[in-house]
Amino acid sequence: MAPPPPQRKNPSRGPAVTGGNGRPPRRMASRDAAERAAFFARREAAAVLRRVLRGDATRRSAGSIKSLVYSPTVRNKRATFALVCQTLKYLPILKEVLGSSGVLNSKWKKQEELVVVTAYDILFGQGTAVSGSAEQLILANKDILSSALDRICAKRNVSSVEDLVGQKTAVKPKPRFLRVNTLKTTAESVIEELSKIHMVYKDDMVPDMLVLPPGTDLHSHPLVTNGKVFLQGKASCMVAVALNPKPGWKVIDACAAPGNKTVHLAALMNGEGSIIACELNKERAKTLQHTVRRSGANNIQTVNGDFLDIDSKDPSYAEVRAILLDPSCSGSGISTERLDYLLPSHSRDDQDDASTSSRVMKLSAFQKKALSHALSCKFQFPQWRGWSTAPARFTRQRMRMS
Ligand SMILES: C[S@@+](CC[C@H](N)C(=O)[O-])C[C@H]1O[C@@H](n2cnc3c(N)ncnc32)[C@H](O)[C@@H]1O
Repeated sequence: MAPPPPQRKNPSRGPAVTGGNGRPPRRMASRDAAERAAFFARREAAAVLRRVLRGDATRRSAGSIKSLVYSPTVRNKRATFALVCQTLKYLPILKEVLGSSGVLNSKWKKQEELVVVTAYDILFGQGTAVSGSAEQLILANKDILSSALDRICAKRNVSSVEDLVGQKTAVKPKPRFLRVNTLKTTAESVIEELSKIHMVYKDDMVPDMLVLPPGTDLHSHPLVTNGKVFLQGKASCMVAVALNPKPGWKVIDACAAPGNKTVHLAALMNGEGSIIACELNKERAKTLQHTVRRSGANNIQTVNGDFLDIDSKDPSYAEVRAILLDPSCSGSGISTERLDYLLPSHSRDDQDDASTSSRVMKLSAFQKKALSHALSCKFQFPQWRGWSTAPARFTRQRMRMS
């Protein structure tokens, strides 16, 4: 998205009312840095929210909230993440307020996510926006929306909006885990750097994993942006460790994007040997490539294709010694970490409805297919092993094959 154009010379023509289409407004009344940042964050948040809600409604998730926000295309990650989470938290009440006040007319219905994010920001958040057409819409209707909100609170017999949304936020905070990328640095040097401002200690189970207090935000820290550390959860880090690949091995990462386990394998292999990282989805394959570049590993070949099409008799796979298989899953076992509890489907009483079951059945069928394909791969190398993670809806399984 291009930045807003330079400040106009004659501000007396009144405030600009464009920007609802995702483009910056032509005439902004005020363009200080904070407002520009907020303007863009609302649009980036709206785009993420659209994908999250569509994925939730169709049960075809394009990725977790975090992975969508922290994809390379989102610039203001911190503000966008906060806006998406907060808007989701307030979503039912925002929809009710916008619906009952008639603000969400047919014109704005097409940009519902932007209206909802903007309404959150102006009614409940930090938003002091004056530019952008969605902002103008909410500001012009602020009194009507506030009255609608008061009526809803009165009807539900609560004194504040917080009482209406409070239940959803009761989640125990988790520590911030990170993995040191030993291709670029050492755990000791990262500890030295981070301990200047954070409490940090080594995990007692996973090598090169560090633990920081819950809520520590390192997303834009230079250690993260330059690939010296990866913000990777503890369970995710256990997989490559369990596979235990040796330097010089040839390994397949069957379902690789966003690539956290791929680059972990590369670090454990000391950058020696080779990894074939296979990813079916074109967009996610780009994210995988970005992760690989950030890691500094030069022994990873990324392949945008179907793991099921890999023919183990092909000579290029002859020396494969291990397969890491981490197929798409329902996320049911990791919903809190994935922030799925914020999604509309989580609060509906439909966790076991037909569409959920059918989605889980499809995922389960793919997991079985992928696992049997991995097991059927008869590489020339006499000994090989693989690690498969296959979380199912009701039983989260981790299967070790040997
Ligand atoms: C759970 S994610 C993998 C996470 C990854 N291992 C990591 O730690 O960063 C599963 C990935 O498998 C991909 N995928 C699904 N079916 C596939 C197939 N048939 N071949 C290759 N990749 C596939 C999905 O697009 C998704 O990116």
